[in-house]
Amino acid sequence: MIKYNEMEFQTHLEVYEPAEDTFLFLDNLNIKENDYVLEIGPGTGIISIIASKTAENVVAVDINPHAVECTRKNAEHNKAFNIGVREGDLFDPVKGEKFDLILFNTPYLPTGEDEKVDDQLEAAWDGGEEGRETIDRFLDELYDHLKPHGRVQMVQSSLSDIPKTLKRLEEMGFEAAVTASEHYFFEEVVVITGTIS
Ligand SMILES: C[S@@+](CC[C@H](N)C(=O)[O-])C[C@H]1O[C@@H](n2cnc3c(N)ncnc32)[C@H](O)[C@@H]1O
Repeated sequence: MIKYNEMEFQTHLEVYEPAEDTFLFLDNLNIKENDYVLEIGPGTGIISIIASKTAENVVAVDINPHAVECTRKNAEHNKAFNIGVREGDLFDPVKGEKFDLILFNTPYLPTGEDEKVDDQLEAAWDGGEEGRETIDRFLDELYDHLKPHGRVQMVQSSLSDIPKTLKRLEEMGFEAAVTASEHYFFEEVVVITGTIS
């Protein structure tokens, strides 16, 4: 169990426990009152639940069934009744839907075949050989799930090529920038914010 802003969140051995990147993201969220928000990868649900206190509605999608369960329980415990939690890969469970804001603290660590572990928790950090496997699949589908002038906020690390993400967003028509960053041990972790211009 962890506490944040007088709220309590249950954790689970196979669900990403809120860490420095989570708190950097939480400190730099830009949620507006009427936003219809999608969070990919809620883990314990902490970001979706905090976002739901400002936003109109939140949909949270995780590929890890334990994270789905954890997010549901934590949403109920914190009386966040405007969150819908769905299980699946990236945008699969929200086909055809468009959002004002999409959030994702991505699995951004370069991970070789010999570093893989057989556990649901792996989806939290395993970014494939270059750390970009999920980031690039997310960017491929992002634009089609945003309303006009929609926004994205995502977290990644200097280990998984931040300039490439910015370039891809700009090529799609976003104004994008690093809006927060923090140095941890061997990497820079950043929040990237983009708006369709
Ligand atoms: C770094 S954790 C972030 C968890 C939480 N948002 C936080 O900040 O504490 C990444 C989350 O994304 C989920 N995830 C990874 N790949 C995914 C995918 N393809 N589709 C949906 N969720 C995914 C993981 O299961 C994990 O819960």
